[in-house]
Amino acid sequence: MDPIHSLLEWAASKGVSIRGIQPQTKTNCGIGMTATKNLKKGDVLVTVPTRAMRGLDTVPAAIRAKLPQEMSIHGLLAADFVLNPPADSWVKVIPTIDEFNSIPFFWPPEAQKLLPGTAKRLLKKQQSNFGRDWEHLQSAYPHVPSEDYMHAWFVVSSRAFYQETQQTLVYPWHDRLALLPVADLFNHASVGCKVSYCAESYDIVADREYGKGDEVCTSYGEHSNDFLLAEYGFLLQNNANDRFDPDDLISSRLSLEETALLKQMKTLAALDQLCGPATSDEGRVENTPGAIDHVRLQKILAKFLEEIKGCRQNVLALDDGKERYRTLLLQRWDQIDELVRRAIRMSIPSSGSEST
Ligand SMILES: C[S@@+](CC[C@H](N)C(=O)[O-])C[C@H]1O[C@@H](n2cnc3c(N)ncnc32)[C@H](O)[C@@H]1O
Repeated sequence: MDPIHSLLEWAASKGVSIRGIQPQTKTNCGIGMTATKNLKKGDVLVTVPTRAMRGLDTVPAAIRAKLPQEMSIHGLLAADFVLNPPADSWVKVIPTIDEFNSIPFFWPPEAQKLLPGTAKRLLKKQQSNFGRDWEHLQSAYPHVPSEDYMHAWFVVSSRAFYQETQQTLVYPWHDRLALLPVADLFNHASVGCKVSYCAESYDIVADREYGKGDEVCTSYGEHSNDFLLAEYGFLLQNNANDRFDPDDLISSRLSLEETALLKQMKTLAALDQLCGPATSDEGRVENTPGAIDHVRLQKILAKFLEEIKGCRQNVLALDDGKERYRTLLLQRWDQIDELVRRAIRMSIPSSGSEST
């Protein structure tokens, strides 16, 4: 039996139901969900009963007892995944560690160095979180190979859902995680199906109409492409939530006066608005409080374009035959280039407006 059918059969035996969609292998994004008929807004596509999930409450007491109290849920679920693996039918559709190679954590340091600052900061946090969980795991279970734990840890970070129970509430919200079979096969789109949950089950509900054959996605959140890259290893082409942080571009080329101006503009939230998603509302600049020096702002943004050119050249100079992360880095810098150009266009005051 092929792995998808075997998963669905096993999941059905655990009470998971799936209606009007089917997991299917996609180009460049593993498995995703496809509509098998026309779907209406509000259709419940997948129901996963709580008893089919792997959360804090299903980690065996023996495993929890050996690990420190302060171990994250993320770390505990990964430990459970390695020490007490899910059914084969579920594991067989989960990517192997090699298939995580588009996630920057798995890139060589010379490629990681070329990430934009936001993605680099997220990576650092991930490295430190993983390091902390791995240290705990290793002390309690020295026989577990680091690669197995790393794989399990990234299975959790790339597939888990938010779970709120009495027990998870004492953990930070971003760590209230649980694994859900079948529901973890939805790919991400900026706007996607809704996830609703109660004590008994999780439902994935159609957010709009879909035609037969359409890919049906959920939204993992309003994430920028730096976040999607660092956390999941992909970039969206048209991401309504994409942004760039001016701090990501090395400000060493700016004079002290320009740096001060940039800080002032950020405080006024003017640059933040400029660097947000494109809109036709060019009047926004005039609506921001305080005085904006448009000419200076454009000069600074033009310097950013120079920085980006340099970053692209550094990526092109990477030469170890590994195309995947090179392509992702180039795509990301091109997207940031486009965001900066859009900011330049938007910073031009519309005619007739007061130049401040
Ligand atoms: C929750 S899983 C979704 C199912 C996954 N495609 C699979 O084969 O198991 C999340 C992973 O799917 C991939 N993914 C999700 N949405 C994507 C998208 N819009 N474009 C490319 N890859 C995507 C990424 O590899 C991400 O880490």
